Amino acid sequence: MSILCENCKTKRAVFLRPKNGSKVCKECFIELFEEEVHETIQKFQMFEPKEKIGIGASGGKDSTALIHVLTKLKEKYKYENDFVLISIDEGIHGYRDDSLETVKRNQLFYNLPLEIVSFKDLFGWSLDDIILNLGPSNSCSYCGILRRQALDLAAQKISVKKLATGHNANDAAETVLLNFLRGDSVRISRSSEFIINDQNDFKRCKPFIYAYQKEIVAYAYFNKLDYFSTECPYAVNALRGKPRIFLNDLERVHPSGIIDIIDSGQLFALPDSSIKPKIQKCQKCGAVSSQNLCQACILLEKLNKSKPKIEIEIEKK
Ligand SMILES: Nc1ncnc2c1ncn2[C@@H]1O[C@H](COP(=O)(O)OP(=O)(O)OP(=O)(O)O)[C@@H](O)[C@H]1O
Repeated sequence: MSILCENCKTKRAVFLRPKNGSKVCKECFIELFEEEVHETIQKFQMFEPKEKIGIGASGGKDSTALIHVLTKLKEKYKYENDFVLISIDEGIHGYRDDSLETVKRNQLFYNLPLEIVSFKDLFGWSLDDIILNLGPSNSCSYCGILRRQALDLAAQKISVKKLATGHNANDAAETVLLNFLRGDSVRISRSSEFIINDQNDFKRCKPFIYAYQKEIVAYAYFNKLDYFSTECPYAVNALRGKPRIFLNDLERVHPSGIIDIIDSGQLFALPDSSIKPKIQKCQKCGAVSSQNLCQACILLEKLNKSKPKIEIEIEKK
């Protein structure tokens, strides 16, 4: 016997929403999902009128779904914003090169400008070269540090004041738990922020912060979106996998747990006068940093110091 959609009460329910357990038809789910994203954008005033918004486009399901939702919301609610896709090519052979092809297809489909910048051009190192040199154990940290920097530089290059990323509720809850595991009290509240103000003139925002991973997958499936689904070959090394497994279990027995963790992270926000590090500019590149040198410059110094050694070793062979 088929069950009726709890929202429209006419069509057959085809999806059980992990977020709240409601049973809905495809059409209602798509509409509810989009309305919720619109509410998040409005509630946290993520986009100012006339502002050009960058969308971090990796080719994966989250950012592809984000491009689709924002394009629809712009049409429906007459957002006065232009969108531009920004992609970072980290230099991961057999992975990022393929996912960038997906981004290029979507660029044509949605008729949006696309800016691609690579680690190699910006920093002189591809991620594959970095891993070859420093080993795979911290690959996700190295990649995260440089990707953040690369996104900032690309956004500045094309004068984008806001950068929207596809980070979802599960990502945010995972990051809160990860920072607990690392004892990083400063970053606990930051991981669940809806808008991150890195510099006075540049902000990152997360329109999917309340969207569950499984709902994004369903949204992408129902809309037949063209996305790249292969896992990054270096992801196996990430500590992030541990809280992810825990959160998948938690979601089954206590669906609101994901949002509860995000909200708990917010409650850990440190008052300005406490141990919150003073924000300053990196002495080398000028990026916002909590130390004299930003993490990207520290990493690049370490890599560049090891360069002559590699070249001598290659010559010997
Ligand atoms: N190489 C990249 N270029 C541009 N933006 C990126 C890139 N990698 C990640 N992002 C942005 O950061 C968000 C979170 O990235 P993460 O690596 O956690 O991947 P994810 O959760 O699998 O997302 P997606 O499904 O969009 O790849 C992405 O949704 C995207 O907006």
